Amino acid sequence: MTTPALSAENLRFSFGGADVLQDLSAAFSPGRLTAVLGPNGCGKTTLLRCLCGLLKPQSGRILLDGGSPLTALSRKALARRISFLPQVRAVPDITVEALVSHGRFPHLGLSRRLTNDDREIVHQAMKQAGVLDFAMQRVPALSGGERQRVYLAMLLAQDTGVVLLDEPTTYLDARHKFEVLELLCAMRSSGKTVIAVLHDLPLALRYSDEILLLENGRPAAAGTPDEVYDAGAIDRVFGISCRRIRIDGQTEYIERRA
Ligand SMILES: Nc1ncnc2c1ncn2[C@@H]1O[C@H](COP(=O)(O)OP(=O)(O)OP(=O)(O)O)[C@@H](O)[C@H]1O
Repeated sequence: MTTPALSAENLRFSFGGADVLQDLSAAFSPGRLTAVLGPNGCGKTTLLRCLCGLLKPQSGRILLDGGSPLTALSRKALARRISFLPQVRAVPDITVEALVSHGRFPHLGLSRRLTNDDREIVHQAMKQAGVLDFAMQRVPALSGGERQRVYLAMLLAQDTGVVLLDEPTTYLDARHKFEVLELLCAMRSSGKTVIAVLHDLPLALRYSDEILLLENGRPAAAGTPDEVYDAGAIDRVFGISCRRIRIDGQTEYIERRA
């Protein structure tokens, strides 16, 4: 069995005494795209923030490569291993290229200067995320969707083995949603461990390798999209009627009111 790149063991997290995550265990393997799903307020963002070290669980532990606890790493060392795209982000008044370059900061030496290799990585990241055309524009001047892709480019430039994304398709139009999911698939195909909170169920079930379905801070189901769907967990947890269909030789999912 592959050693998970990231694993959570018996996590408990509470805000001011109210448990948000309860005895939560999960393992995330390299080369897999996991969608974290669940109703509003079930603890998805809190889990991601624990997984990247921004929040410290009251009990349980998080391990990298099945061995070193997250807490043993410095902030900079952690940023070389795990990147995180939060749901709410600052909008600094700098150019797109400058923002994407921030992704390289954890990798810079004492001089804090970008090398030619760093610049090439930044260029490739902007190309892959489709933001090269506005590289010299200032971030506040972009639309929500354009900005979203710029943050994805920054994540690509950070080039970590584990990539966490909180609702990366927010603000995106239909075509760009597909493109972002395809970008995440390309990241996992290159061996990265990609974990994304997604609210778009059809998109999540269609593109992910694994689903972690949360309910009230605990896993309600985990497995491949087929396994989670076949167990009826999606319908039960969301109170909807999700259907798997075949269109043009491809498995797709549609969500309907129960
Ligand atoms: N800083 C905070 N202080 C107190 N309670 C919080 C804080 N952040 C989140 N919570 C609570 O923790 C619970 C889980 O929140 P979280 O943001 O993890 O849920 P979520 O599943 O990501 O929700 P959504 O789908 O709406 O984004 C919610 O009840 C929320 O009100």
